Amino acid sequence: MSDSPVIKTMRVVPIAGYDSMLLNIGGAHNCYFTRILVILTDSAGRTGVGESPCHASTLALLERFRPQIEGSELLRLNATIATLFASDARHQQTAHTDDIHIPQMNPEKFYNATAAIEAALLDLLGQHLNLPVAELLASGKQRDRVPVLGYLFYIADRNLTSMNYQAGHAGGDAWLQLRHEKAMDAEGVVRLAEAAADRYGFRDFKLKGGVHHGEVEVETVNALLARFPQARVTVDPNASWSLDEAIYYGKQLAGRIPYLEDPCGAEHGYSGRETLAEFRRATGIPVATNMIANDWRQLQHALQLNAIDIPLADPHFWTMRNAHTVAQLCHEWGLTTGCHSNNHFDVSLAMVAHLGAAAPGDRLTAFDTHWIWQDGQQLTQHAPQIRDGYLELPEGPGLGITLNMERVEAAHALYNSLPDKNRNDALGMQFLIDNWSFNAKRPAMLR
Ligand SMILES: O=C([O-])[C@@H](O)[C@@H](O)[C@H](O)[C@@H](O)C(=O)[O-]
Ligand SMILES: [Mg+2]
Repeated sequence: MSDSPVIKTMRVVPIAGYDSMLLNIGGAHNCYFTRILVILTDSAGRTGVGESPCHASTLALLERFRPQIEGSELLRLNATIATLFASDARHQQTAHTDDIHIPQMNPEKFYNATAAIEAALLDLLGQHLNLPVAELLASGKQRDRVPVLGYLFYIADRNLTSMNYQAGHAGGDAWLQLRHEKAMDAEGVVRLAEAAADRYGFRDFKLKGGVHHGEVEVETVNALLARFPQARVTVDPNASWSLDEAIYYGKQLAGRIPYLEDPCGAEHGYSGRETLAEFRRATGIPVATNMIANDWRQLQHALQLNAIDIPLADPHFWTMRNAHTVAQLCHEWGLTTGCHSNNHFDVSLAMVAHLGAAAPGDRLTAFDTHWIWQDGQQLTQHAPQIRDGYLELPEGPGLGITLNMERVEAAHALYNSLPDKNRNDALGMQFLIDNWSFNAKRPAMLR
C-alpha cells in the first residue's frame, strides 16, 4: 500500500521503582510506585516507547489493543488511534453486558493505555521523519526547554514502618539525602525546597497539601515565600478544603500566589466545578485543576461555569496530542497551559518535555513533574535534564531517548516481585494512624 514502516511487535512492560513516604490526601506513597512501558518495534528496525500509570485494568486494555497495533502502518497513526477511540465508544455501550471477557471500561484507564501507545507511535514517527515529537504536534516546536516546578511534599517518617523505603546517600547532594527523610512541618519543607532549588534551579514550587490542617499548610506556603521571595509558590490540597475554608485561606494568600490548585470540590449537592467557580469569584485567585476537567466534556462544563484558569492537561490522562490541543485552546481562549504529574520514569519526562516544547504562546505555568523524587532511577541511556528550573528537550528525533534495557528488565523484575501492584496509599498511612481510611474531605493526618 504505502512505504510506511509497519509495527511489528508491541511489548507491554509493567515496571516498578522506589519512592519516598510522600503524603497526600490519599495517604502515604508506598515505597514502590508502578508504571507501564509500551515498547513498539517497526519493520525499519526502530524502537518507540511510551509510558503510563500502571493498573491491572490498563494492562488488560493494552492486551486488548494489541491486534489493532501490531501489523498497523506507522504513517496511519491517526487511523490507528481513532480505532482505539472507536473501541472505547463501543465498549461503553456494552459495559453492562455479562461478557466477562471484556474488561469494564474505565475512561481514565482507557486514556492511560491509549496515551502510552500514542507516545510510542509518535516516537517511531519522529524517528522515521528525523524530527522531534514536538515538531509533530500541531503547533510545532516552540521552545527548547520547559519551565517546571519543584513539587514539594510533607514526608512521613519511614522508620515508623516495616516497608522497604530507601535511605538517602549521606555526604552527597543534599536533595538526594533529604528526599528520604522526615519533613512534616514548614521548616522541613523549606529545607527540601532549598535542596531542590540548589540541584535543579527551581523558581516555582508547589506544595502537595491535603495532609495537615489548612492553617498549617498556609503557614508552610508563607515560610516558602519568606525564604524564596521571588519564587512562585502554590499549594494543592486536592479539594480537601470546604468552599468556605478555601475562600478563607485563599484571601490570606491572595496577591502572593500565582494560582491555587483544586482548593475545594463537590459539597452539599454542588459539583466541584460549581464550587471552584464560586471560589474564583470570591477571591479573584486563578484556579488550576487536575480533578474536574480531565476530558472534553468535563472541560466544557468547567469553562462554561468560568470555574478554572489552568487546565493541567496531563498527557497520560489525555494523550500527548489531545493535551497539545488543550494547550492550543488555552492559547486561543486566554487560559494558561499547565501539566499535572504523578510519580514517573524518564520516558514520561520526555513525553512532558515534548508536550511543553510544543505548547503555543507564552501563558505557560511551570509544569508539574514528580521526577525529582525518582531522579537516579532512569530507564534511558540519558534522562532528560532539569537545569535552572527548566526541563530541557532531549536532542534527537522522536522522543530523543534510548531505553537502557538492562534497567528496564530490572524495573520489570521489581514489579513482578511486588505483592501489591496497584497504587494504594492507605497501606503506608496505617503505620501512622491505626485503621486509617481515605476521606476526600479530611486532610490525611486529621483523624
Ligand atoms: O503524587 C501525589 O501524591 C499526588 O497527590 C498525585 O497523586 C496527584 O494526582 C497530583 O499530583 C495532583 O496534582 O493532584
Ligand atoms: Mg492536583
